[in-house]
Amino acid sequence: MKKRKTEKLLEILSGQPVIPVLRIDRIADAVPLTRALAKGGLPAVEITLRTPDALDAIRLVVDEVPEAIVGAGTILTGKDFAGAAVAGAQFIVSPGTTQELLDAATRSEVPFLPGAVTPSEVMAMRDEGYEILKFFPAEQAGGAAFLKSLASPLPSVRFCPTGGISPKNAADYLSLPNVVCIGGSWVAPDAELAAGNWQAVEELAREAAKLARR
Ligand SMILES: O=C(O)C(=O)C[C@H](O)[C@H](O)COP(=O)(O)O
Repeated sequence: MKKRKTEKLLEILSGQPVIPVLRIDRIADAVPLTRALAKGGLPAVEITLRTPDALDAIRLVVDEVPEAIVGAGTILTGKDFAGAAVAGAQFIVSPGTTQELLDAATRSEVPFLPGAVTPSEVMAMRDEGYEILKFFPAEQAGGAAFLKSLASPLPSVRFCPTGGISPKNAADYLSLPNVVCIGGSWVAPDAELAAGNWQAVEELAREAAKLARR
């Protein structure tokens, strides 16, 4: 089953260069926001469990925005994992990894993108059968140069770096052979969300969707 889940995850993540990382404070924003992102060319999104309504937002988008591919992020516990899966998340992302999360992922049909940074963490995930990993916090942990160095000893592992990535440094990551896609919140700025400026979000998504991968 792990192989099938990995294939599914790869299909989602390789479908677009940038996965928007969303913090939804107002549930009413969930549908117009994800619609605007999909319209701009970024249907796959990560809705983070950082706000009280995040699970409801996931449920709502799954029901009302069929063109969206909804992931759940900031998953820290087995309970978070199970809740996100029940809400309908199509992939699940965690900033790091714990045994509890690995166990929850094994029990679930939903593909898991676990976080890892150091060579030892990456090797531990590889031993668990995970070869597509989140690399967070990307810029602070050493950036594209660090990630590039991991490719030589660990060529089978590919990453979705997030944290501190913007249009300024996106190309540094997307040009690496071991990067599947990047994640970032810049396509959904707080100010545009607060103003309900969905046209601006759509434009940011359109620009991000044009970023070239290697
Ligand atoms: O907590 C998680 O599970 C995350 O997903 C972390 C986020 O990916 C980054 O916080 C996004 O970073 P910025 O683009 O710099 O805002």
